Amino acid sequence: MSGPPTVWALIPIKASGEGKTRLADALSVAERDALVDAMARHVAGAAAGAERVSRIVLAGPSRHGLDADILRIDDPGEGLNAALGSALARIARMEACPDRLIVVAADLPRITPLDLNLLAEAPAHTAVIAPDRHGTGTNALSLPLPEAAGFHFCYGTDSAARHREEAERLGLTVETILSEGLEKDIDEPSDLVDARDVYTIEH
Ligand SMILES: Nc1nc2c(ncn2[C@@H]2O[C@H](COP(=O)(O)OP(=O)(O)OP(=O)(O)O)[C@@H](O)[C@H]2O)c(=O)[nH]1
Ligand SMILES: O=C(O)[C@H](O)COP(=O)(O)O
Repeated sequence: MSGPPTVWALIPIKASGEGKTRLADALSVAERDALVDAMARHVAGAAAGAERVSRIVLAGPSRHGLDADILRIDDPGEGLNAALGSALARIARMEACPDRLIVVAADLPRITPLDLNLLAEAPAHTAVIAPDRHGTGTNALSLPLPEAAGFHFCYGTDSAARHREEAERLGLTVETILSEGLEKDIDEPSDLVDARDVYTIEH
């Protein structure tokens, strides 16, 4: 018998200077960049602290100051769905391909290692969707491999429902996970209160 399933975390993140444009009315470009980097450090730190996650992979053009030993997969420059599709295809072809891939947004300042462990511990043949606070967007996805190697990412309007349909198309069981750490992404200025533990606004 082999050991427990191997699980990797894939964190998509836009290029430095390009993220969190919806916060432009509240934060300068430099402040947005500092926030993006602080949240990326927090999410990568939570993944590093999750005992069920054995490897962290970034999908995007910049490292955001994260450890040099984190694998980075480049971005074709055609948006989030294309970036994740290309990273998933690359990972699925690797000899060390994990049994499960958790795709987790880089803008979750309240995520904990426990959240990542729960996403990692999904039953076989099961996809897990972590919606945002509105119940419509997707903040994390846990996908079994190789069954979900051809998963088409559907970030955009109503992505939680669309990701459910896509997982069902692949014949997977679908579960939803709700937690404070997974729900609270930072999209709008009114969300910034949830980032206060990782980033201080000094004006
Ligand atoms: N690699 C990559 N990551 C992306 C891309 N678009 C979004 N992301 C990341 O996906 C996650 C969720 O995206 P959003 O919440 O829309 O964040 P954002 O694009 O920085 O915010 P806005 O500019 O306000 O839309 C964040 O971690 C983003 O950095 C993309 O085109 N390529
Ligand atoms: O599909 C989604 O969840 C969003 O379009 C991408 O994430 P956001 O809600 O953080 O922008």
